[in-house]
Amino acid sequence: MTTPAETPAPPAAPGGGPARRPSGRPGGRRRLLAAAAAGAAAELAGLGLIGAAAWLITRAAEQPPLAALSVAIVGVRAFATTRGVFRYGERLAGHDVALRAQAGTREDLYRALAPAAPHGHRGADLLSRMVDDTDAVQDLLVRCLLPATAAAVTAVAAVTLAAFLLPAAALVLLAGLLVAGVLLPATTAGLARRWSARLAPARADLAARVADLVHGSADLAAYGAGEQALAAAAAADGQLAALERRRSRAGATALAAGTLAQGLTAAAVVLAAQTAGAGQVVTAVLALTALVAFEPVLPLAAAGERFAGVTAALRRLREVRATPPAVAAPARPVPMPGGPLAIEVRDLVVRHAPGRAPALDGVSLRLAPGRRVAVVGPSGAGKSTLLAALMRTVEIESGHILVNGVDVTAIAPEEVRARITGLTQDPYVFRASLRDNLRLAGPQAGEEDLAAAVRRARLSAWVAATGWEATLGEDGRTVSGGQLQRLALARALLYDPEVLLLDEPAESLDEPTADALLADLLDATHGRTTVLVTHRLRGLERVDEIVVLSGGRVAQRGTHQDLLAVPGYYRDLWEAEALTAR
Ligand SMILES: Nc1ncnc2c1ncn2[C@@H]1O[C@H](COP(=O)(O)OP(=O)(O)OP(=O)(O)O)[C@@H](O)[C@H]1O
Repeated sequence: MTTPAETPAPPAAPGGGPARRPSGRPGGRRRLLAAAAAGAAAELAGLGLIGAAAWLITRAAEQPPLAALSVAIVGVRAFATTRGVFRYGERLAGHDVALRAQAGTREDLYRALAPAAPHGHRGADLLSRMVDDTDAVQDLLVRCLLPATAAAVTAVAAVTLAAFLLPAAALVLLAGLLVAGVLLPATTAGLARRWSARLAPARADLAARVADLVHGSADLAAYGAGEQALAAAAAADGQLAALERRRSRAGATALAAGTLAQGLTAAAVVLAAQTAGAGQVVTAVLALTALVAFEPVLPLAAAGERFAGVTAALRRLREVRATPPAVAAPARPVPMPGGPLAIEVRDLVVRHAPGRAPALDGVSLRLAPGRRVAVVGPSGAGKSTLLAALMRTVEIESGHILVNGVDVTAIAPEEVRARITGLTQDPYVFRASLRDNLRLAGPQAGEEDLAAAVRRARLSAWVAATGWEATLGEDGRTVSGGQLQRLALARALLYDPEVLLLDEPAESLDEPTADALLADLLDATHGRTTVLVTHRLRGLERVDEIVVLSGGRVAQRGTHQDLLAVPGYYRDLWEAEALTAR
C-alpha cells in the first residue's frame, strides 16, 4: 500500500505568493528586451531598405558612374538580409517569452485554485478564465507590447531622418503617425470596451444555452423539449452574430482610417517637399520613408482593440487570484503532529455562506487512534460537512478540531489533508486510463496494490471486463454511478491515509452489493481510524460509536445496541431497513 508520505507533494498554499507579472520570471525581462530590440531592428532595417532603395532608383535614373551607387547597393542588400534575420529573431524571442509567461500564469492560477477551490468561480466560468484569459497574457506581449515598441522606434527614426532632410515634412509625418499610432488605437480600444459590454452577456447567454443542450440532452429528449431548446439557442446565436457583425464594421472602419491616414500623410509629405523645392531624390526618400514608417504603426489599431480585451482578461485573472481560498492557511503553520493521530472535535460550527443557517452547529466528537465512528442522519443533516471540516476543505466558524491536541487551523491545510482524507461526496473520474485514475492516489503503487484496492472496493469483475488501459470519460460519463463510487473508494483505500474518511461508500449500489461492500469495508478498516458516513445501518454494530446528526446537531450517539434501545431516528431507520429487507 502507498503511504501518504509517498504521494506527490501537495501544491503550495492556495493564493500564496504575489501575482507575478508576465515578464517577472527569471530571465523573462531579458528575453522581452531581446524580442523588443529584434523587432525594432527589423523595422529599422525595413526603413533603411526602402530609404536606400529609393535613393538608389532615383539616383540611378541620373546615370552616375557605378562607383557612386555601390554603397547604396551594398546597403540595400545588407538591409534586406538583416531585416529577415531580425524578424525571425523577434518572432522566436517574442513567442518564447510570451508562451513562458502564459504557462507561468496558468501555473499561478492552478496554485491559487488547488486543492480547495475558492468559492464563487466554478465550472465553465473558471475553465474560460483558465484557457481564454491566460491567452491574453500571450497577446499582451506578442500583439500589443512588442509591436508597439517596434512601431515607436521606427516612427522616431523616420521622423528624425525626415527632420534632417526637411523639417516641415517631418512635422507632417509626425502628425500622421500620431493619428495612426495613438488616436486610432485609442479609438479602437474604446470601441472594443463599449462593444464587449454588449457582447459578453450575449456570448454568456449562448454558452449557457449550448451547455444546457449538451448536458440536458437526455431530459430534453425524454420530454420532447429539444426543438424548443434548439430554437432558443439558435435565436441567441443570431443575436450574437448580429452584434459581432456591427462590431466588425466599426473595427474595419477604424482600420481603413489608418490606411487613409498613411496615404494622406505620404501625399502631404510630397507636397511639403515640392513646396520647399526639394530635389527629386530627397522627395522620393521622404515619400517612401513616410509610407514605410506607417507599416509597423498601422497594426496598432487592431492591437488597441485587442488591448481592451487583454486588460479585461487580466482583470478577470486578478479577480480569481484575489478570491480568498475556501480555507485560510495559517501565516506561520506548525507541523502536523507525529505518531498515531487522535482527533477531537469540540463544539464545531460550520456555515457554508454568511446569512445561511449553520450546516454544523456545536458538534463534538472524539476519535482515538484505531476507533471507528459512523455518522448517520437525514439528508442535509451536515454529515458531509463534518468530513469536509476534518479534511480542511471548509472553514470553521467556531469551535475546534484538535489533532493530538494541536488546533488544525494552526497547521497548513494540505498537511492535514495529506493524512486525514478519503472518499469524498462528489468523486471525479478523470479523462485517463482506469489505471491512471487509480494511480492518482498512489503513483508508486505496484500491480498488486492496485488489484488489492480494486478487490476491496468490489470492482474486480468490472475492471477485468473493462481493462486497466481503458480510457474513462470526462465527468465519469463512461462509468455508472455505482462503478464511479467504487472506483473512488478503491482510490481512497489505495491512498490508505492515517485517518480514513468515507462519505457514503455504498451510494448508488444495489442492496446486496451495498451490504457486501460495507461488510468488506468494516473488515478492512478494523483497527484503523475511520469516520464512515452512511445511510445504511447494516453492520454498524461493528463500529465503536454511531453519531446521529440532525439539522447540524448531534441528535443521538452511542453504540448500535444503545441506539436501538431508545426511540429515535436510528431505531426508526433500522426498523424501516428490516422491513424492506423482508
Ligand atoms: N457548498 C455548499 N454551499 C452552501 N450550502 C451547502 C454547501 N454544501 C452543503 N450545504 C448545505 O449544508 C447543509 C448540510 O449539507 P451536507 O452536505 O453536509 O449534508 P449531508 O448530511 O451530507 O446530506 P446528504 O446525506 O444529502 O449528503 C445542507 O443544508 C446543504 O444545503
